[in-house]
Amino acid sequence: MEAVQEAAQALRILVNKGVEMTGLTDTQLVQLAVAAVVALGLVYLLKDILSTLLIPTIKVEPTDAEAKDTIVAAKYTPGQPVDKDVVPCYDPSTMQLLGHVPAMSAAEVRTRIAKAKEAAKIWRNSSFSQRRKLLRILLKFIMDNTETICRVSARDSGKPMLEAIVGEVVVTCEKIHWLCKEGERYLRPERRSAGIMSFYKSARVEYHPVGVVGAIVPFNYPFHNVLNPLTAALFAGNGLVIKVSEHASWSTGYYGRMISAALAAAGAPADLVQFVTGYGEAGNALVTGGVDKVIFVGSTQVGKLVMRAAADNLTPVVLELGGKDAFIVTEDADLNQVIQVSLKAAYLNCGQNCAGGERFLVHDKIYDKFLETVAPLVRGMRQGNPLGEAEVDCGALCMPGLSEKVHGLVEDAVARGARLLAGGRLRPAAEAGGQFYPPTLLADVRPGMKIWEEEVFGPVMSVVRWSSDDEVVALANDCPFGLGSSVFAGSQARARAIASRLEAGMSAINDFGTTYMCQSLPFGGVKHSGFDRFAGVEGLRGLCVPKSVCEDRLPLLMKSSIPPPWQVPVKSNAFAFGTSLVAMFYGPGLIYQARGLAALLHCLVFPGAYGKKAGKNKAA
Ligand SMILES: NC(=O)c1ccc[n+]([C@@H]2O[C@H](COP(=O)([O-])OP(=O)(O)OC[C@H]3O[C@@H](n4cnc5c(N)ncnc54)[C@H](O)[C@@H]3O)[C@@H](O)[C@H]2O)c1
Repeated sequence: MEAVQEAAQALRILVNKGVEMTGLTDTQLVQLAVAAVVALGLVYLLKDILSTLLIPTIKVEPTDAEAKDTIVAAKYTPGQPVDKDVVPCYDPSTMQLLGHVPAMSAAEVRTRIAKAKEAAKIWRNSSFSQRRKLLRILLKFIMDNTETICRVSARDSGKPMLEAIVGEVVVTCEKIHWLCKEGERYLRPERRSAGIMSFYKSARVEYHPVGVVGAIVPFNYPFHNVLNPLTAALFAGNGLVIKVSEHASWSTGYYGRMISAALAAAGAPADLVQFVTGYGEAGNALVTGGVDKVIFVGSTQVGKLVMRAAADNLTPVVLELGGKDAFIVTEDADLNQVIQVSLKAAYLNCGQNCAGGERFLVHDKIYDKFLETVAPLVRGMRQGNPLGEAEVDCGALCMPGLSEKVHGLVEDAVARGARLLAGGRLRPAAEAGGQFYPPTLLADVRPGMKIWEEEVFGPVMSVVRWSSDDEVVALANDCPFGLGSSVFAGSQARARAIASRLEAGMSAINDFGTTYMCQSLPFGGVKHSGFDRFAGVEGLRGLCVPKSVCEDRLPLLMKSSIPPPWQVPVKSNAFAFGTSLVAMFYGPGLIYQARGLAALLHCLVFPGAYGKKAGKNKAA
């Protein structure tokens, strides 16, 4: 109230001053101010409209399979023999064959790297405004073609359209928005303190593009997994060679055409982004083929191979690997919120999320209630072809054989005492019409079961009972992985306290996955979830060589010169001069520093008082 009164008083004084200075009445003055605000608003609006209209529009004609919900195509059975030089592409929720992409040889991969290198030499000199232009062209295309982008992803990976918009489009737009708004700020040279002895210097870090980034990505989000490294790598001034998964390569047709058109419209070199399709050999060729940095997103097992292969050329690697995230619920958490969020954490994208909830640690006091509420919802989830007639809550698994792997983990857990409350039934793809594994709910999961240790990467919610905060922290940390985590509690402080003790790269308090929506935050894990960070400020700067630069602050007044006692031939007071400097600059407190200054002066005034006279170099 007081603040409002003070503000009103200040406004009154301002108006009176204005009346005094302009000779206008106070009503006229207020009208003038309102008119100025409206005019400014209009200018801002016009500028915004104009700049939006000036973003070049790109057109990419989709094929029938890209544009239509229903297509007629032959069925494919995984493992069916195909030419060894191609990767078969099929829709995992209908098993319809979509076509083939080349399984590239190492020589082809190297040719693509070489092309990207040439293009990157040009792009590294591009301005930030040109890079923003490229991102805005992509953003505009995404806005105008959201449905096709989602349909292509749904067809390639089996996810429902809602999950495509959330997991593919929203996060990509958030990233582009962040890069356009804040990216430049973090890539501009950054001033650093020069230290004590170099007080006359100015110091800074410059962020130079690494050159060509080699990204290897998995199948779970075919659009975002490409756009995520692409937007950051190109914004940092690099070229990109991206190896997509053999289980989701078909969409590179549409997304690749979009990227080529955007590069052309932004005036960027056509070869700046290169796709690599194929199997592990092609991925290995990318790691060993001379790229300047490798971003590997995939399983822990393959991550280790990548790191070994990168060691030969000392190519730096970022490893974004598997996860087994803890989703902790305390007895006083808001169950209304938690239940729906937990369903998304477990079943979004049919559970194929590196940072999905895998272990649901629920407090003893609400354990039964949690299960009673969640079980009927899980049983009621509709699964099927996302582009079919009916609404679905859960799509297909993208990778052949994943249903069998998930089922093996479920069976092992049940054999060791877990209770199966929903799902858990394996149906071969031929019988189910697609690679479906039902949303599954397991209660009483405990250490010792395979599902406790191994990443599921499928639609299984494993629920675990606990009764003290220390116990839940120990349970959560009893895991080889450490990617994300979520803690739900009635008190934010308690949730924060638990989260701070978790061995994980990311923690969401009373939420799930929100750290990823904050694109300024780094993404990555600890332990077998990998190391280094992708995304956020750290990830963006990680795509650059941080170059330290130091120069004279006032070159005409002061520059580095070797002090006389240290000049060749060194003088007998050289060492004493050094010790006095050390004391003067770094002495812990004024007594030491004053002593250092006195010693320095003595050294300079009475150089002959120190040791033997500097003689000629005997060897000379
Ligand atoms: N931490 C993250 O950011 C993140 C994100 C998504 C998925 N993942 C993880 O990815 C895994 C699922 O994806 P996946 O099964 O496709 O992973 P994967 O490790 O089998 O394959 C990932 C990519 O690596 C390539 N590859 C295979 N062998 C290779 C080799 N020897 N050298 C180089 N590249 C090679 C594949 O062709 C594919 O493109 C899960 O473990 C999941 O947690 C992690």
